Amino acid sequence: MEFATFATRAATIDAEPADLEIVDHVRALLEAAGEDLEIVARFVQGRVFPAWDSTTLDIGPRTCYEAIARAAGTNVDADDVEERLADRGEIGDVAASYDFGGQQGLGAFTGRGDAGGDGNTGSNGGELTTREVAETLSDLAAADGAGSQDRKVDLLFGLFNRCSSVEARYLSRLVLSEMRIGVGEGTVRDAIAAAFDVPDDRVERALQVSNDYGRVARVARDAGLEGLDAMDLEIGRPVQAMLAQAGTVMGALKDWDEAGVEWKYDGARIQLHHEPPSSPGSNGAPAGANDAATTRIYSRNMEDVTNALPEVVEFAEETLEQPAILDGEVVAVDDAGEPLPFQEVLKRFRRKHDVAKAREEISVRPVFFDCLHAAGEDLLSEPLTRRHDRLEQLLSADENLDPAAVDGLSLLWFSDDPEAIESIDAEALEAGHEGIMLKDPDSTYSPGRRGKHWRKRKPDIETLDCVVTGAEWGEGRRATFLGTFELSVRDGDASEKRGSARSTGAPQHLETIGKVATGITDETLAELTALLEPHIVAEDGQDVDLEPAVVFEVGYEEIQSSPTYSSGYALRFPRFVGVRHDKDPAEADTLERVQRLRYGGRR
Ligand SMILES: Nc1ncnc2c1ncn2[C@@H]1O[C@H](COP(=O)(O)OP(=O)(O)OP(=O)(O)O)[C@@H](O)[C@H]1O
Repeated sequence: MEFATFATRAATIDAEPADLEIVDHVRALLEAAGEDLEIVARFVQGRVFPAWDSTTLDIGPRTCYEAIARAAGTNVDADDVEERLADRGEIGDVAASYDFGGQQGLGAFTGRGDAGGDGNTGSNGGELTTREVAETLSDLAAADGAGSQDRKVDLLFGLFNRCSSVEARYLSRLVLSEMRIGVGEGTVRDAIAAAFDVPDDRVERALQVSNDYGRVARVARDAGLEGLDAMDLEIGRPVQAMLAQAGTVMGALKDWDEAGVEWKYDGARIQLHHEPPSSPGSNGAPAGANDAATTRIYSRNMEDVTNALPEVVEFAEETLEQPAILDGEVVAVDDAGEPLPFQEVLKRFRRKHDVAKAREEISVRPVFFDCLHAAGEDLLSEPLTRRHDRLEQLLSADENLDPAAVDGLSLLWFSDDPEAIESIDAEALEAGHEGIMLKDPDSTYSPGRRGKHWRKRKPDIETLDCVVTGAEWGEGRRATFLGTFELSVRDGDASEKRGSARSTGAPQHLETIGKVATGITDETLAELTALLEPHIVAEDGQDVDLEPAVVFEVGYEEIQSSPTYSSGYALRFPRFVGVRHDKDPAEADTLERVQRLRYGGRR
């Protein structure tokens, strides 16, 4: 397809506000693309390479300005281009404002590296095609090492020098990843379905497994529905990660019979693609086809991060005996294997140099929570429960092994009981993780989707200031700390209530509303113990009564009616936020506020 045809249609789409019309224009473009269909399906989205391919052009804006300036004439330089950009605000507009094509004598490149050839360098070099643009941009992406920046400018210049105004507009936007003509992934999906008469849900599935709009368009055209349905995941081609929405335990339990609950690891997302050395029967490969294991690791944006994470490669090589695509998190750990904060994993994650040295300083380990492909079988449309079973089988050679002992496996619990989920949350925090994830056990894996099937439990927005009226001495290494703090709120009219907090001599009546034990580090526990110990008025075994003196700010997920506490209410998932040193108990929150929060919306 001539690049001018593409650019003219792109301009029409750019000016079109109606979504349906845009789909129709993209359909027409795909139908007319001929041999260049794959390229056109990518270009129209502003992509040069397939979505799974992390190759980048690696062109800074300045390189592009220089190429534009050179094609625009001897009296234009990159600064002029930049000035026009400041004026016009958009690179396409700037590129379209120059008159290109008069620089035959200056450049010896057509963009395909045929320097010194037939002198085909100017606008007289014939019509530019989308294929020529794609191939030149691939050469440009491959340019590496000394002199590569000059080579990139040369190649780009060769292209701009053959551009009309409308071509220059869309070439510059393509090169700088600023296409922005309103064509999203859904538009291309619908256009492929309309152009080649295939159902859009099947196009969608093919897109999910291949992550390649160009290829899906070609298969839809050349092999129809059958071809699309035959497209599968491929080891070495990352798919988009399934994402989570913010949610609550109570919300999840309303929507699902029971919730899948996992620890939320505080690391970086990884997708592991592993192919063991081939043996007869593995993935249908003939013996000896692949003598060494192949392991690739991709980040959430499908960047290849394999070289930065040798521990993960070693883990895969030692553990996996079947071809697999696994979804998980890589976490930084200390010498005892305890998780370190997220910032630490970042020091390792995209590192390109001195990996061995960085590894000596910070270790990482993978934890996998999902399985997209196992031993030749794609699992995207299987329920979470089955995918997790397959994951466990892949990671554990011994099926009788307790899942908790399986290295690299994220445990998945199922529960419809908020108390049980609360204790998983407490354990997760205690073990140094971020909290919990809630997952619909029946849900399929939807690449790139931020649906309701995965929910990340977010810290609470609403907080209450509660008086600390009791506590318990801890156990084991925490025996010298007070923990599990009893919380109370003020009640202005205690005579009507059923009882009162254990504390007496309070400035006001206090009613218990819950206990908080989670979200508190050892360091903070030591500080809190020092703060509260002088206020102990009675002790009974591990339990202590405290005179009302200290106010905690506490987050929670929900307020519930409950017979357990004297206020008649309980906080679900209470979390310690901090000490309100600026408040004394007489200024703590009241039962009336609790009732308003419970019944009258959050105020
Ligand atoms: N058990 C788990 N299941 C799924 N994701 C997990 C799990 N543990 C940790 N995660 C991480 O949690 C991320 C989602 O939550 P979070 O909000 O913290 O991520 P984010 O990148 O900050 O935000 P967002 O995904 O909303 O852009 C996942 O992408 C994954 O990296």
